[in-house]
Amino acid sequence: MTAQTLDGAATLRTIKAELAQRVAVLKEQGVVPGLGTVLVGDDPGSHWYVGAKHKDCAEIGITSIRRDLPATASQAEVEAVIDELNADDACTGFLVQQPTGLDEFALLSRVDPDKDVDGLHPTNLGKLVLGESGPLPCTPVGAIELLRRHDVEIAGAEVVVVGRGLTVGRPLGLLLTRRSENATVTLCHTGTRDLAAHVRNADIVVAAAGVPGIITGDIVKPGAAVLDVGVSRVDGKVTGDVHASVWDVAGWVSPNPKGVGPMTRAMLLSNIVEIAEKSVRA
Ligand SMILES: Nc1nc2c(c(=O)[nH]1)N[C@@H](CN(C=O)c1ccc(C(=O)N[C@@H](CCC(=O)O)C(=O)O)cc1)CN2
Repeated sequence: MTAQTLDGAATLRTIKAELAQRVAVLKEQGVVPGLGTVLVGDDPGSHWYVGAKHKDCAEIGITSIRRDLPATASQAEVEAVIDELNADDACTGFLVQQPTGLDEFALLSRVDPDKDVDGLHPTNLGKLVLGESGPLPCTPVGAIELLRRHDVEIAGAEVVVVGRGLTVGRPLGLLLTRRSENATVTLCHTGTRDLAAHVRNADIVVAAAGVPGIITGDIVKPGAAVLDVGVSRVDGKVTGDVHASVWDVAGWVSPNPKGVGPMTRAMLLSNIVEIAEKSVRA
């Protein structure tokens, strides 16, 4: 048996086409959405991600405001750029690309929560906990959207999330246990005693540990959906958490690259468009 592909790259193309139509409607109403990014330093991965985000925006009619700062930039200098984007009416929303090497909680907290296209501001994470509407974190909501668009049943599923990081694991657990998703979630981490026992029981596995090949075919339930969110660079190549042997056992696998990564970008675009549409309704 070979698993079917949860194709994030193709799904990103579909979502971009849908969003391009909504951007066109916004423009007819006199609103041009704009994405701002703040990038600190020379990390090649971060430069690629930011470049890809602006290319996506250009393709669907969203304007770009790019602020690239040197690795020597101080906390105060980055905060001054955040203040500038908070005040810029041409900037619908913006993000600070991680990692920055600075106090990221302080940077995130300084972003106007109404412009937080990453959905990671403490106010917006609080809204997620409370079940209130607001921008949602891009990678976890992208993982859910990838499952939905491939008709993988989430309601009632036993989901094992491996990794408790702030950008993926923790918010994903909150999202999947909302009434609208109705999954049962087990959040595994480095303190989990028997990871294999949990994974064997899962209908859906989301691997976001950043440990190459940690999920192997022998611990996956036949037919399960396995999402590979972990990103490690081995010899400069993107390497995920899911071992190749999983493809012979699972029903669905998201490859890495071309799985959840592109969905992160799709959900970022969706957050920008939603904030712009909200401004029209206000
Ligand atoms: N402010 C943020 N910083 C970071 C986030 C985030 O959501 N907000 N997440 C990650 C990086 N990330 C988004 O910024 C991201 C990850 C992956 C992809 C992507 O499209 N990946 C491609 C392949 C990329 C490659 O070859 O290197 C894929 O998976 O096919 C886009 C964005 C950390 N920082």
